Amino acid sequence: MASKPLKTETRGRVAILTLNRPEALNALNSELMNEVCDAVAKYSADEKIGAIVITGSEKAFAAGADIKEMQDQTYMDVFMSDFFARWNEVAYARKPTVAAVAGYALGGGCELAMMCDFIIAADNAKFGQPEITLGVIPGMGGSQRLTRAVGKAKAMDLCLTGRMMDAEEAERSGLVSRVVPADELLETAIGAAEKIANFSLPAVMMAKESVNRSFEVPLDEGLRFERRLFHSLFATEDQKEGMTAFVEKRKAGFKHR
Ligand SMILES: CC(C)=CC(=O)SCCNC(=O)CCNC(=O)[C@H](O)C(C)(C)COP(=O)(O)OP(=O)(O)OC[C@H]1O[C@@H](n2cnc3c(N)ncnc32)[C@H](O)[C@@H]1OP(=O)(O)O
Repeated sequence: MASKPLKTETRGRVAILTLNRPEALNALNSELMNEVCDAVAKYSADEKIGAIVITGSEKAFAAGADIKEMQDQTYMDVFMSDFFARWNEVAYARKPTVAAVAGYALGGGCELAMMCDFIIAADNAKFGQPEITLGVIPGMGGSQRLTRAVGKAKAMDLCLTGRMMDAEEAERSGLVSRVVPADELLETAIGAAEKIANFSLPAVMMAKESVNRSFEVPLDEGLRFERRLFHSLFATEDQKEGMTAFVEKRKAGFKHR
């Protein structure tokens, strides 16, 4: 029996989604990405889950969208199905998402990682947008999210030359938040996700929404948005608990409400 292209498990309040198409370096086909989107939606709606980790194998997070699936598609096929549109749902998850990237994160693989809230990279990670070598351009956000993450010069370089950048360059450029030895990657990512998941969930969700809003609105509007969310958190039990715990010099026990 063929193994499932996505493995899912939970550890405490963390859901771990592992891309599992080793024979194709986790190339993202429709079946796999539908499973990823379904799992993200399921865990986002699960009140027992506070954060989601998406990872791959040590050789490849994902070597891109599945070229063999795309090869014979026509303009009508991709336009009428709005190919890739659903895959963007990962970026709209309301719960925090962490990409744990080892090995290749190319094309759609890099784009999937960038849909997550932040990327922790193994020291063997390689990022790139090589679509230009296939006669196309990024289609899952590469030219947009990469540019916001690393700036025009680096994004142009990667999208136009198709070259890969290593983990050290990716960290220096602001694409990844930290680089760790490959054998510590998953535990580091799960540790970060556990830490987030144990904070007040409404506060975490609002922090995520507020940071994301900064990409979409002028500064004044973003500042007002942040302030209104901040005000609203004073209606939560967790704000009382968090501040009281600090004053009483004890650890806060958040109830996520
Ligand atoms: C078009 C848009 C919008 C998005 C995209 O993401 S396009 C894809 C972008 N990615 C790429 O162009 C990378 C393609 N892969 C490679 O260049 C190489 O596989 C590699 C450099 C990542 C690794 O090379 P290596 O020699 O170590 O491994 P391979 O023998 O080449 O690959 C093993 C196995 O995986 C299949 N594979 C790899 N990537 C893909 C992919 N993106 N789609 C489909 N299949 C992929 C590869 O064909 C091989 O399988 P077979 O031996 O059965 O052919």
